[in-house]
Amino acid sequence: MNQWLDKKCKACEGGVDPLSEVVINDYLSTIPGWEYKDLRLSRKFDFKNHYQAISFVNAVAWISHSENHHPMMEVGFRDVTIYYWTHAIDGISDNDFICAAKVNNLLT
Ligand SMILES: C[C@H](O)[C@H](O)[C@H]1CNC2=NC(N)=NC(=O)C2=N1
Repeated sequence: MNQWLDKKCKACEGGVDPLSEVVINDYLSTIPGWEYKDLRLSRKFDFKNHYQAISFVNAVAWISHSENHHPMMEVGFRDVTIYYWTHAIDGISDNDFICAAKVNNLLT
């Protein structure tokens, strides 16, 4: 069982340190397909058609609603790129890994 899937995001009002790059890079193996670039966790997802891409966006929106933690999403013709970072600390927190793992879990 992935270490993040049974966790819930914690409300983040700032005042905590972002994860260090060492920890982020260590944790990356727990969210296959994701990368850490430009201070964001990101992954591009490709689909058969636009309808499937939008359905995926809606599934991610449900995770955002459930966790009160929101990504930026770029939607193309048949692809969606998701970016997570914790706005309140302008960096990466466990919340970002929890949501990235739950997004990956949509595809299993
Ligand atoms: C109080 C609650 O934690 C904030 O409103 C949430 C909402 N969604 C959020 N999403 C992201 N990505 N970062 C945040 O800091 C954040 N804060």
